Amino acid sequence: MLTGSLRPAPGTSPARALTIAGSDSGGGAGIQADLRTFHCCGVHGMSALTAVTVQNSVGVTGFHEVPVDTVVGQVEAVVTDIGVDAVKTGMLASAAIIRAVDETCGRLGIGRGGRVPLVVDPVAASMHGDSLLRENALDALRDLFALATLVTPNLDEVRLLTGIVVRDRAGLVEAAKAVHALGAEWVLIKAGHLVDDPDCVDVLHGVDADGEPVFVELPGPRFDTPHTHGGGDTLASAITSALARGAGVVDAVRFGKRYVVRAVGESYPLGSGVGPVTGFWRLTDDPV
Ligand SMILES: Nc1ncnc2c1ncn2[C@@H]1O[C@H](COP(=O)(O)OP(=O)(O)O)[C@@H](O)[C@H]1O
Ligand SMILES: Cc1ncc(COP(=O)(O)O)c(N)n1
Repeated sequence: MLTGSLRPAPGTSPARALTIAGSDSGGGAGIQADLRTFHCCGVHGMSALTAVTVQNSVGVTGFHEVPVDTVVGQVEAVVTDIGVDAVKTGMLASAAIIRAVDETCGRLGIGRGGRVPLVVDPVAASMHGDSLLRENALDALRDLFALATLVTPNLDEVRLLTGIVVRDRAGLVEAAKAVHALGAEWVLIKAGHLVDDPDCVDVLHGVDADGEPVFVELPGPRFDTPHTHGGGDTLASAITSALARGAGVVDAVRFGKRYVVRAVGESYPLGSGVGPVTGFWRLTDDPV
């Protein structure tokens, strides 16, 4: 469990989390969702921008990659001065950026074998189906899993990474095993796209200290709303926040699921397409 107040005591430094991800100009997903979630979870958020997308509520019409040196420079700048307690990756855009992030994180003690947990959200496309990853980048993304404390694919990403088409809950377990075999310590298969399942049961899979396989089902209600933009980013960022605050993976994922259920439950319409999930429910009505 996460214990204690989520709000750091005045004057004390909060836990620190870094997102390595793309910008969503519409503000629903990407780095904007990550920083918002870190803040709402009482964590100081930092960002290494990988790409600028041209995006709104109806789709992504293009993106521009940040030069590899600048991506690496951002990570090094914050880690060597401010320090970091957990790292999350989102849209990494190209094989060159993925390989550079892999090398940089490994060198700085981020990810498996290091001090700092690494959550890899293997973003390949937006929910509108627009690509956010160059075509030849899948091998690099799979290779990055070896460094990941946790990977969090949705069902489209499961199909891209493993070829498995998930149709039911049994398929989620099969997918979890197949993605785990790619090398991550833990895998969370997100069931948002399993629209016939009324309960949205995500499945977490890893191996315990005795080498025994662990499967944890994370049920949540399925809300009847189209407005789920940024749901995956928000879930992974909430998990990263909990890890930054010292939680173990299973507790961090349980926290993230509770957080995203509230965030989807109170999502709102925006523009003429798909609206975002939100952390507004964390706000109080205290007068300023
Ligand atoms: N309509 C919904 N109601 C409740 N939870 C949802 C809904 N859609 C997605 N979720 C949850 O939001 C999180 C993100 O899931 P998903 O939509 O599969 O990922 P992504 O945003 O990466 O495509 C998961 O925990 C999933 O179960
Ligand atoms: C920059 C960026 N990163 C991630 C997503 C995925 O979010 P979603 O699946 O809700 O479209 C996105 N649309 N844009």
